[in-house]
Amino acid sequence: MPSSNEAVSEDSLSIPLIDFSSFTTPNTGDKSATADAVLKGFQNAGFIYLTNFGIPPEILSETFELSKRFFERPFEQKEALRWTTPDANRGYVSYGREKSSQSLDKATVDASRSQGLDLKESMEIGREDPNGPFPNHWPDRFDEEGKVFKEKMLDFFQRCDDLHLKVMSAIAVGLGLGEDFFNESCTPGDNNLRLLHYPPVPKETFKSNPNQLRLGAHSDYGSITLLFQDTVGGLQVQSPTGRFINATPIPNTVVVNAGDLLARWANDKIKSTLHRVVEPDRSEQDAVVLGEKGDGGKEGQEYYPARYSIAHFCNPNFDVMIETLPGTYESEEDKVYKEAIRCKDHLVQRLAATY
Ligand SMILES: O=C(O)CCC(=O)C(=O)O
Ligand SMILES: [Fe+2]
Repeated sequence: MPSSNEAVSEDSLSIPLIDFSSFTTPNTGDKSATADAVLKGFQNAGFIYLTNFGIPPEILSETFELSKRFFERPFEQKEALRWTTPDANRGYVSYGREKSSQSLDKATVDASRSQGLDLKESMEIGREDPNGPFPNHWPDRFDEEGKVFKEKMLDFFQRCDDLHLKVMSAIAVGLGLGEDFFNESCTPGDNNLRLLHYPPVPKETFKSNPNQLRLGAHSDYGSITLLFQDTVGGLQVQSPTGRFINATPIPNTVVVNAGDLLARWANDKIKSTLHRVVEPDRSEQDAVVLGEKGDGGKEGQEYYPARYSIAHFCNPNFDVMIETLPGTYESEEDKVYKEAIRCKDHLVQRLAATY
């Protein structure tokens, strides 16, 4: 059973639940104690849950509602906004287009598609730069609601960017590097807001194919990911022994996990942990019978309910060279990665394999 300052505790996986107010509200709490807890969480589990993270609950519910309504748009509209290339990484991604994987080899990833496609659609929003080479694909051209979507998503994006800097600041304090250490490399930051919709799935789909997942096991690519989940459940995090453990939704928290680039930056002293999404845990949420509610399901068939989540993938600026952080090694021999890598080269390599 998790304790009051643990969100998850099972099979040697302990994910801390941390009150983040010392970083979000002036003159509240002890920053250095918070920073230690944040760093320890990333070093041990690669995942933490934060409360009091500075984004009001009404903003979050509004963003979830806009996301839901976006996915309800006709397919032709969504396709008109479609994702194009890993370089751009913006736009609508239809069912089955992305296959989450750890492999960097496109052929291996494509072969794994036959085991079951990811059961999700998503909308990717990048840093707003309308005159740059990769403008966002906004639905504002369709109607008034599309204009509101754009305005509110840009506001939410900014709030997430602010939280990114605060979490990086906590990591820096934890490592003894000073609060502002990451400010320059992570401002403005080439971050990516992803709205996710996992549609209702017949129970039978998971029963008849044990390899079927809502989202395949993967680690994230960048510095950190801010993950907001609804109450449905299904997110699982791999424990040190290799089992996937439920990362149960806790109201008014954000799940934050470290990505591969941060792990590399921190000389692998921080973990970028595998995670995936499956059907909701049966003990937490029974399957519901849909089909009678006019939602397009087959009459009388049992479905797991739809799930919505929002991920803000944070990165340093694309042109930052990632070199082992001071304080994570003593001599040159301790460096796991001898060569620096440009942030963008690392990210595009990962994206190119999975789409
Ligand atoms: O939907 C979720 O809870 C997880 C999403 C995720 O891990 C991802 O998009 O990288
Ligand atoms: Fe992820």
